[in-house]
Amino acid sequence: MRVDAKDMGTDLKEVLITKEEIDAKLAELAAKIDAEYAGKDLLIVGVLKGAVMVMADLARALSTPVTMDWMAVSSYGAGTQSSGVVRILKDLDTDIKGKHVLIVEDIIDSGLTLSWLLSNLGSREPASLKVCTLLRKPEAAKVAIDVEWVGFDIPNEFVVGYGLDYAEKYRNLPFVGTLAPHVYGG
Ligand SMILES: O=P(O)(O)OC[C@H]1O[C@H](OP(=O)(O)OP(=O)(O)O)[C@H](O)[C@@H]1O
Ligand code: HPA
Repeated sequence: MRVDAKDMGTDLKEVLITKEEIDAKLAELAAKIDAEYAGKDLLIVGVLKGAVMVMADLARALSTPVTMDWMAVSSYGAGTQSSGVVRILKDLDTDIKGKHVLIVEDIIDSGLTLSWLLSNLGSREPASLKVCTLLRKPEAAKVAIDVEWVGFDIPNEFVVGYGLDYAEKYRNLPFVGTLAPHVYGG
């Protein structure tokens, strides 16, 4: 059954990216990542909580055997604007020194979270450190970041679903949608 914006009552403005489009894009990205890491040990690091869905689906689309670890950081709290202050809520369980590490993100918005993560994880001397993100908002960038694998560049609107929340809600939607402004007082 296809879920669409109408099923969410009036909370959603529109469906931006369907589950089918996400699946196809992750298969495409996985093939490129497989090619890049052929014959290497790869650790994929999911950034909680938003990247849970991307990690689960990307990991299953990969042929490369991977190990998985998680880091929890937060910079948004309950609002729609990054505070710019990144807090570690949970650090990695593993030492990444000498390992090939791929950070998996749901979204790069201002870029502040990823920029901070790259410098934090980079200082731990991994063999390589690259990034895969499902979504990116080019118009919202506050810092320039080199990202190897990007699923979709999207407009500068607050989005929810497929792991992304507004005040912890909507993460379990199977698609990415835009939120109606009345929900967040816009
Ligand atoms: O590019 P930025 O402007 O820094 O935004 C991107 C970050 O914001 C979200 O995390 P959030 O802090 O909302 O935590 P969550 O994943 O637990 O929802 C998202 O998962 C990214 O990590
Ligand atoms: O557009 C967004 N939606 C949900 N969480 C986010 N974190 C950064 N940008 C967003």
